[in-house]
Amino acid sequence: MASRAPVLTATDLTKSYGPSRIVEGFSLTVSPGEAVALTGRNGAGKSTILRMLVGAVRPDEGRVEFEGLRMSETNPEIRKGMASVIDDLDFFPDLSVVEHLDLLARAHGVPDPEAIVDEVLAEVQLVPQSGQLPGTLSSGQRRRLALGTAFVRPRRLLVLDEPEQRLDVEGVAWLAARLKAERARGLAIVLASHEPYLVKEVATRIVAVHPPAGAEAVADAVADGGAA
Ligand SMILES: Nc1ncnc2c1ncn2[C@@H]1O[C@H](COP(=O)(O)OP(=O)(O)OP(=O)(O)O)[C@@H](O)[C@H]1O
Repeated sequence: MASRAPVLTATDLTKSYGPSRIVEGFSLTVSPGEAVALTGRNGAGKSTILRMLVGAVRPDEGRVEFEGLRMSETNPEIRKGMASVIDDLDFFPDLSVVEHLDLLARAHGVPDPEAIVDEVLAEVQLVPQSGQLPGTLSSGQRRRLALGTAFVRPRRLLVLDEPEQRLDVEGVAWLAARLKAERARGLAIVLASHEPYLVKEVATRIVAVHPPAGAEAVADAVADGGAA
């Protein structure tokens, strides 16, 4: 039976950009088999929280741990266990779709990279485009490739920022089923989403993210050119 020790623990995260407090006192614990959906309006701070969770943005205060290790996106132990799709990936312009997936699988030491790459390629419906370069893909196909990179590598935690973006209806249904299956086999998932269907299908817990009290007043003062 899977261990129930938390995979991810965030404690009292706080982040400001200039005078604007974006996140204040955010805490979260995610265990294997849990899927936490962050919801909230545009600019509420969801992406900023996800970037702090994966170590891409350093919190001003607070702490993030992955399986008890202090979060660092360069720690090889953490990179082995955490897959994230936060922004559109910076694809290599001269590597094809299949070469991207193959590179990721091999870099992470997957035992049978060819088999997993073929499987994921079919699942994200990019078999006909497998030889194309990223610049020639449609925007939805680029999104599918970005998601595919997370599924060809080992993972115990998946962190996804609006993974539904630019997917068609069938793509969102596939994504919901895939994430449910990931959760069922013990993965921990944190996602930010504006897609109610995805949240309903996948999330075991919903966390509504709000900007800190007073944040909008500061933003207004800055927009007016005034000092708070
Ligand atoms: N690097 C940055 N510098 C300055 N401000 C930033 C930076 N990154 C984010 N912000 C601001 O922080 C706030 C929260 O942004 P964030 O991207 O976290 O929101 P979000 O909840 O993910 O929004 P959306 O639903 O639109 O994706 C916004 O007001 C944004 O302008």
